Amino acid sequence: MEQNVEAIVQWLRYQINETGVKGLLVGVSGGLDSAVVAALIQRAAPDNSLGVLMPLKSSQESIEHGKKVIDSCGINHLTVDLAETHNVLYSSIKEQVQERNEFNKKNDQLADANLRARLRMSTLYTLATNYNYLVVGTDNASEWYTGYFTKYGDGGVDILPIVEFTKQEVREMASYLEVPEEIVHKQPSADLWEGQTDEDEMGTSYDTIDAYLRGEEIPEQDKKRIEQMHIRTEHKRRGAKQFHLKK
Ligand SMILES: Nc1ncnc2c1ncn2[C@@H]1O[C@H](COP(=O)(O)OP(=O)(O)OC[C@H]2O[C@@H]([n+]3cccc(C(=O)O)c3)[C@H](O)[C@@H]2O)[C@@H](O)[C@H]1O
Ligand SMILES: Nc1ncnc2c1ncn2[C@@H]1O[C@H](COP(=O)(O)OP(=O)(O)OP(=O)(O)O)[C@@H](O)[C@H]1O
Ligand SMILES: [Mg+2]
Repeated sequence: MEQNVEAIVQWLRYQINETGVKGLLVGVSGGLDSAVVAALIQRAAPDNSLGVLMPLKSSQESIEHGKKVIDSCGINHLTVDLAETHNVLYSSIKEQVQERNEFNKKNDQLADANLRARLRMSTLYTLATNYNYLVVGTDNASEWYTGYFTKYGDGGVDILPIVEFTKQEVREMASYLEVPEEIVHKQPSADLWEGQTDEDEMGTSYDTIDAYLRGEEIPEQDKKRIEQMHIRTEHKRRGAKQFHLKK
């Protein structure tokens, strides 16, 4: 793990130099992936890195874990509470579609959740502009392959330092980086609604996705599910489709 960590830290420094920015920032949720990325950017740019806590009706546990991540890696940080902003914006959008009798109740929770992720992205880019920093993403190989992220939400970032590493490898990196134990071992969650866990929503486990990515045999049903998620989310890993007539 030491070699991987060193290679990522060097790569992050290279990104700063190559792009001419001053530093790096990341949203810190209290989960594993952002804990690792926060520790990595703090190593790469100790005086020019920022962890951003963005609670949005978050559980007490997530808030406490977010603070623990900040304390354990010693990264400079600030907090932007998005609960009220989210409520005002989502209610006003919802009211309009309800008045038109066009409200899609089936997708209500998903629309609400994706708006949370996109408000966080907007907050991070506002801070990135202010500080002249890059927005660092937290997607790992398992999330990237399955497209388990919000397009232009938590997927809307400048650089992806841990995208080649499976969830298991990120966990090992976390232990090496001395991320607090309870964060290393807790259930991954997007925290977008009460009780949400990644594995329930995806219908398979990270261990199974990781095994698939290593080229190992996995049950046929999981294989089908992973491949279906991969194909359906191809558009998220590409840029916007462009119309070309002139060339
Ligand atoms: N074929 C296609 N070509 C081009 N664009 C296409 C498209 N199909 C849909 N789209 C567009 O993409 C949109 C759907 O994608 P998207 O908005 O991402 O939404 P979607 O994939 O439906 O939902 C995001 C998923 O990621 C999960 N998530 C989000 C955030 C964080 C985390 C976490 O782990 O922390 C997990 C969340 O729980 C949910 O399951 C559509 O509304 C449409 O605009
Ligand atoms: N409350 C929050 N405050 C700041 N950033 C957040 C918050 N919630 C989500 N994010 C950002 O969105 C990213 C995606 O969330 P995701 O759940 O995939 O990662 P994680 O919470 O770091 O790890 P895990 O997958 O183990 O829960 C986070 O890594 C973080 O950058
Ligand atoms: Mg999480």
